[in-house]
Amino acid sequence: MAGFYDFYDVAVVGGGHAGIEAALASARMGLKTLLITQTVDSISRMSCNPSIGGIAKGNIVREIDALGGEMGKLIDKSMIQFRMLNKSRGPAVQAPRSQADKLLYSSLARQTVETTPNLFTLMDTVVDLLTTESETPLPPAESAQSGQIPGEFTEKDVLTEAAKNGKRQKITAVVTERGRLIPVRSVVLTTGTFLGGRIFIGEYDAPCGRIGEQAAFGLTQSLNRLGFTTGRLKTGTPPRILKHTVDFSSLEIQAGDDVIVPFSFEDEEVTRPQVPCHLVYTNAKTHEIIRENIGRSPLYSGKIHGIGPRYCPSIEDKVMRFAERERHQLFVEPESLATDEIYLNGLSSSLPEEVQDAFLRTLPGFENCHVARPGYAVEYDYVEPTQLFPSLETKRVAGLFNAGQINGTSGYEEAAGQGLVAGINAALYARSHKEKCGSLCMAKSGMGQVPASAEPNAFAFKSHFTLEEIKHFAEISEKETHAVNSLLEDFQKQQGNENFHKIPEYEPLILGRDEAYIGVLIDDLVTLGTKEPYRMFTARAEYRLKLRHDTADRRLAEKAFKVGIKTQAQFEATKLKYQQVEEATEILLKKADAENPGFPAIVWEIAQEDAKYKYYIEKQDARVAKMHKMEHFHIPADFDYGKIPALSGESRQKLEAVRPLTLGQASRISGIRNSDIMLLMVYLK
Ligand SMILES: Cc1cc2nc3c(=O)[nH]c(=O)nc-3n(C[C@H](O)[C@H](O)[C@H](O)COP(=O)(O)OP(=O)(O)OC[C@H]3O[C@@H](n4cnc5c(N)ncnc54)[C@H](O)[C@@H]3O)c2cc1C
Ligand SMILES: NC(=O)c1ccc[n+]([C@@H]2O[C@H](COP(=O)([O-])OP(=O)(O)OC[C@H]3O[C@@H](n4cnc5c(N)ncnc54)[C@H](O)[C@@H]3O)[C@@H](O)[C@H]2O)c1
Repeated sequence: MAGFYDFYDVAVVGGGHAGIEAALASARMGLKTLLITQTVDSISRMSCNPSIGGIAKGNIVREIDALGGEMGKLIDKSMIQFRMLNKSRGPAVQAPRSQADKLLYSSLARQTVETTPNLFTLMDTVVDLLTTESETPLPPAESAQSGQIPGEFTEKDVLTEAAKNGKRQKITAVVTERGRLIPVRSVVLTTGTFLGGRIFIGEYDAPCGRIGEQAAFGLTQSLNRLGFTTGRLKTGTPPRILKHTVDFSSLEIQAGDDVIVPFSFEDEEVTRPQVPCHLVYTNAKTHEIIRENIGRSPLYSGKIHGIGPRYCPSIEDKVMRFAERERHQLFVEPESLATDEIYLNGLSSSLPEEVQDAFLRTLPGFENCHVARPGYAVEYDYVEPTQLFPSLETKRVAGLFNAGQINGTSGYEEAAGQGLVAGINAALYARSHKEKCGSLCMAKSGMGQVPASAEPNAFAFKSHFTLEEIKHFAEISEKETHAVNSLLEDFQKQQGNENFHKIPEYEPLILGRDEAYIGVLIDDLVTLGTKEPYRMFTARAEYRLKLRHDTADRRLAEKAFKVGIKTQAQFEATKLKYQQVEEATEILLKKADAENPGFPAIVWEIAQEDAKYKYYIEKQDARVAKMHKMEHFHIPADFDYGKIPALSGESRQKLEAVRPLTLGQASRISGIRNSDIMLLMVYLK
């Protein structure tokens, strides 16, 4: 049986965009890593649009690359059209965007994952997380969001003892649906739209994570048992059409740029076949069909309770909410060079299939189109993100990290950025755990009470549990927890290590709002929380002049080197590049139209932007320096807000709910006023 109950430093649950970044980062940092995903055939699958990048998202991809992640390299190898968006506007809002051959993208990702040393894949579904109680108290009022989240589970009876005792827990093992019990040091959850997933197309609805793929059940109940607040969100996707059934002759062609800027700082150039996109518009007839059938949309009939993405509305939402608009622009995008499917960007819908067919055929060129996959909506569970530290580690459970759509975000890039940070921090935690807590050992055969079986009267995971079934699951979980924890604790004691219940300390990687869009994203999530799918915009970043896509390596290379994901040689090369940029900027500041005396083209281009915006950048730097003083002023995790009598009850509750780590983070909690921050400063000094 050796191997079946093996143990790992880091387990990553889910092989989507967040999951592969987390797993690759951890393995590259030298930790023995297991990527457990429902099916390895869908690693890094693009659920929706076949593109990577775009406004603000493109910057995130370049940051991922600078920090040692994979997304930039994958898209450089699989792109089929490139455009620099906002070329006519300032550098702060320009962004690269590429159409992807989504099949190639996914298979390249799988190949990278499967061939990376220290990284192992396992096709299974994680149903439970086992923890032990630690000696550290839980930050008080940790889940004050309770009672405000749509679809929230509030049963307190089934909580673990540690959750009831108000102690922080510490992850010890994961359990899979087929009954594997795997001891681990840390875990990253990246479950996307699959937890409790449900698909909606008109009157049809069924359990589903993504069309044709099973939803994942059990883990949400496990998270609730550990004391986490979960809620429901929704997202949607357009229909896919077979290209040969569309007449392209009347459609406007949208070609890509001639110059391709690679996403990866390590790719000097990208040479790939380029194919065009097309433009088409909805019309009065399209809108009429949608309006006539709006009552059959699950969004409008009240079947869907989860909140959908505000900034990427379905076509039924656009037609109903913006009734004055006569037409909506759609992009017709190829999905892959190897298939005939095309994607209609802007036409997300969950109306019945016959209605989708009817309104599609009102589009010029689409009169005889064949829908190969209907548009649909998916509703899924997410974990309210104010329950996380800025490292993406959960406050309740040490060693447990969440990343991607499970945190309430939407988008491949947002997911990947979080996955990378969570993976790096899970690896740093595991490193420290290894040092402080000693070795792990395998669980023994027969310890697992799951497997779930489909046999009558056997315990089975399903979309709706009765309270009795949830309690039964809790009993199984208690037994497994006891068995695996005793084994691990005894094993460590035999080696003279008494730290089983202690949480190992480590210095996490936390990105500032002035350092990366990924920093803005995570700070927004953990400070403000979200009750609707969150996506990134340039407007969310107050220091966007510093967050240009072309200088992500300047901001992040040193951090990547320090955590051990990039080599010294890679860091030195970036240092040298920016020394040259400084020299070139000096020349340009003296003479704005100077000729390039021989610097590499990219160095000269960055210097030109730096010189042109020097005054604004300096002003922004001064603001950053001022903010930094306050930003980094540390607030102890157990700070007693009750000892500030002048603090209003509402502000105290909010501060206790989020438990900000710094004054900067405190100042961004919605509803916290400058006067509250002044008060805090007095008491913290
Ligand atoms: C219908 C739809 C439309 C969308 N539209 C867009 C869009 O147009 N553009 C965009 O940018 N984003 C879109 N999104 C969102 C985008 O797909 C996600 O934001 C992104 O894929 C999230 O990445 P992730 O890694 O968090 O999760 P996912 O990519 O969803 O990956 C999660 C992975 O985890 C696995 N998994 C889940 N639970 C378990 C478990 N318990 N055990 C083992 N494995 C598990 C799943 O099988 C899956 O492989 C859409 C999503 C859907 C479903
Ligand atoms: N369906 C969902 O639930 C959901 C949720 C979140 C995001 N999304 C998707 O996320 C993606 C990213 O959103 P976005 O609107 O910022 O990105 P985008 O890259 O699709 O669009 C950004 C801008 O790029 C331009 N653009 C779009 N498609 C283009 C094309 N084919 N060729 C050239 N230029 C094009 C447009 O001017 C657009 O305003 C979208 O495709 C959207 O469908 C979907």
